[in-house]
Amino acid sequence: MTVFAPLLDGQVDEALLVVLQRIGPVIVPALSSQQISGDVPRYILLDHDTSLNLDEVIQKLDQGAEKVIVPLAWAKEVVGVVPASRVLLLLDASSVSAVSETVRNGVSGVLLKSPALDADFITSMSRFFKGQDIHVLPTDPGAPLTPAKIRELRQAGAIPVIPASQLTLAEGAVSQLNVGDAYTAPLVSDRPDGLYPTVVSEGGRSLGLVYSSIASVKESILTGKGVYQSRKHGLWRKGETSGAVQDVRSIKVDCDLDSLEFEVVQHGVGFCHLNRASCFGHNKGLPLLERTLQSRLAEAPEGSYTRRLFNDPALLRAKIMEEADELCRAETKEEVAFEAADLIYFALTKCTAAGVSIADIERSLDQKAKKVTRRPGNAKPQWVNAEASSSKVNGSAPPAAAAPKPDQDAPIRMRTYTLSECSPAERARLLKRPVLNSDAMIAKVRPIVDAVRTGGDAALMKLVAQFDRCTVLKDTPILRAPFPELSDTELDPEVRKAIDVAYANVRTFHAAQAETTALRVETMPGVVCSRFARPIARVGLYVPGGTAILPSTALMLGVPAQVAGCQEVVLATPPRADGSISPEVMYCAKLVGASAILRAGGAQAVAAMAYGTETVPKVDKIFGPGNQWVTAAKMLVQNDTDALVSIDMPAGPSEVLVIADETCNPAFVASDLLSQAEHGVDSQVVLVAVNLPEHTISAIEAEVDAQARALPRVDIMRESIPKSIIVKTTSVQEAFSFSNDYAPEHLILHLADAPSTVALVQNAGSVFVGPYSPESCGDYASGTNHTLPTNGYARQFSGVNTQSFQKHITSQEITASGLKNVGPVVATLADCEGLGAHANAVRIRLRTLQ
Ligand SMILES: NC(=O)c1ccc[n+]([C@@H]2O[C@H](COP(=O)([O-])OP(=O)(O)OC[C@H]3O[C@@H](n4cnc5c(N)ncnc54)[C@H](O)[C@@H]3O)[C@@H](O)[C@H]2O)c1
Ligand SMILES: N[C@H](CO)Cc1c[nH]c[nH+]1
Repeated sequence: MTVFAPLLDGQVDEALLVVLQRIGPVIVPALSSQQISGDVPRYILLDHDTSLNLDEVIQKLDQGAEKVIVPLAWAKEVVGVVPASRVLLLLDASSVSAVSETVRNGVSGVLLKSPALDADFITSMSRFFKGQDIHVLPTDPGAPLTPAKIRELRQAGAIPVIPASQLTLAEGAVSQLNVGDAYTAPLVSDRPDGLYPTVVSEGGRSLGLVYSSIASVKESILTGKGVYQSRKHGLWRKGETSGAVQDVRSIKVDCDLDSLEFEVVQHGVGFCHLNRASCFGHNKGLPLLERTLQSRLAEAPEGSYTRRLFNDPALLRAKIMEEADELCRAETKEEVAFEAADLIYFALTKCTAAGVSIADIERSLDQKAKKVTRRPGNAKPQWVNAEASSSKVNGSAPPAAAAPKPDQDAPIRMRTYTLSECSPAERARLLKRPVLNSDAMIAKVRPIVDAVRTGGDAALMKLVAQFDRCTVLKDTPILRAPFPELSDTELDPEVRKAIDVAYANVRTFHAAQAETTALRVETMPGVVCSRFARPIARVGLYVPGGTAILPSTALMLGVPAQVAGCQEVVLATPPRADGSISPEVMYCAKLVGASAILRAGGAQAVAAMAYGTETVPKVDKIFGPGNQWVTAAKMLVQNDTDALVSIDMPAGPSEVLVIADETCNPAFVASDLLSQAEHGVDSQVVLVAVNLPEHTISAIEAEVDAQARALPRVDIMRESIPKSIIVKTTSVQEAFSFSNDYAPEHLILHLADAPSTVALVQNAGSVFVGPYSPESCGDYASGTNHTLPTNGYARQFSGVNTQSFQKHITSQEITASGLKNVGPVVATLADCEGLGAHANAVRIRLRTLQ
């Protein structure tokens, strides 16, 4: 709070005005033409002769005045319209008795004009205006305020109002009061050395604790520089030797007038003698980010990401829009914090580039907080429409083009990082996928899974109507084999032929994987151990059908099930609105010998296959990729022992990592990246550049942009590509180390001697070697499986293969002589574990062989 409130009566000398603004709030008559800076706290005084109307009063508050001081005659008009916290009542001492309770409760204090300023009078006023601010303006021209009177008024609980005409900066003036003397008059020290503890802060954050003396406070008020009192060295002009000077923005006293707060702008290395911003440790959070951005603006190397952001307003704009959109979509506390941090980073980059500091932003916030007139707060039409299209109606699945459209003109561009410049935390972030937190997804799918588990077919069909948008299914979503033949009008003969070739290649590769003979090993003479494979009897194959129909996935799951010899093969896929499924998927289902087709998608399909319903057969293992709803449901049901079901792996949004050196063809590289980026907005593609010259990176970026724009799913790529990254490395080893940590679903090697580098691969779902092995071939027809672990699970999971549809059983056959060999070992170990029955089962036989 302030010691006294200066009243700007008449035109105030510029030097005095600057000083008064430091110790404000200042009281400005409504009709004054005095210019004061926008962020200085000010009260507007409406005297009896003021001709403003109520709208103009409100306008003054909207423009940033802290309070208006209104005469009693005005009070009826203002009270109830303007918040009480923004109104002071202007009163002559003689009219106190005319103040009604309504008026008293509708203001936050009073400014009393009175010739009599004794403590008893103030005390009686304090009782009447209990808990409110009492300002007093002496009106006896013959008795101007003195330091002693100021002290007395403050001790009585009132804030003196001193006309500027009675104040001066000069020392020893007779007819005027020195500002420093007036300010320091009521200070009381509770310390033996007579000093005042002083908190120094910047932007609301403490920089340190120091001490002030009357002399240092007076000098600070006068010069506007940080001046304190060192307990060892006397008057301490902060920064005098180090250069780390301070501009004082405001000086305040605490409620009992024995300590001070200086709000400063700190220059140089910081406040602390250890060259830190604060004596309480290094900056964190926003101040740290601000400092980092300011130093990057000054010296970020050309080509660094931050430099790119500063130099490329279109990229920065796109990032701000993207992060704002992601924040809007975030749901859990963690997601909201994560996305808000990203948005603030890019927003602050924009501010830094424009020379705007956090303090400027805070000033603007404070200014806005002072507005009395509230705007309706409606969004601009273009955002209202975007919001409507992205919100879910009654929890149903969002329409395909859910997101607000990213800027069509913005370049379609990945983010670039130089691995050697990344901190361990940044590197760890680069390894993460842009998928939702799995706990949050599991919490979302649980009610869907529970509904199907307990509600069977009826619940399932309701969910199909809600989330798969097919409302015509009546009794069951199941179609049983044999499935109808498809005419050439239903299935394009070219497509049929292509499916046949793909089927043959995939079958050849997967048949070769089938384990048909048992493994047999004699570990000791007469002790034969073996292992043989058996098909898993009942399997569920999830074939995605959200943003694209994937008959190829029906082949990739159905062929190994077929060659493994599974008996019940349930193929689930989201139905079309008329309840049918695509003829291409139907044809694949026929080829692979599926026994049933479940016309359902998402979590509800997974739940139906895991638990079974009246008509959906329960399966023992669920296979297949899918979006986050499918993947989360698979993870949920495999943990439920009641379901007794396992899953192949978490196979979520598609991804590819391309390692390229200068021998690469930029157009090929870009095409490979885009081939996975088109799967979904949550797909991520990564280019790991090995010593790629800038012009090659630019050529790849240009190809990504140009090829994407010419492709039909450009809208998806506009969202997935900005979530994707280019990681610059300086060696093949560094590139593979990153790739192995990332554990991509697909790994493509555009390297000089690509085949020799396969030896460096530790983690990947499937590898594509050399410039003529596009990933698309593995997706459709070369023979390998395309259902592969994503999200880093290639560290511990294999892609789907024939053995995924088999389980292994071990057996042993021991002859009498074999038991003589191994039996004593077994009995000894059983004794050691105290399991007598185990030992007995051996010894009882050995005795018969003696
Ligand atoms: N890893 C692999 O091997 C592999 C292979 C092929 C495809 N994929 C991936 O599979 C995914 C396929 O996703 P998709 O969306 O196209 O098809 P999908 O069939 O996996 O999902 C569509 C279904 O999700 C459900 N759903 C969507 N939004 C919902 C919501 N808000 N609430 C409840 N349920 C909702 C609906 O039931 C909808 O029918 C893509 O991410 C693709 O990259 C991965
Ligand atoms: N690339 C996907 C695996 O992530 C599979 C696929 C299906 N169709 C085209 N591609």
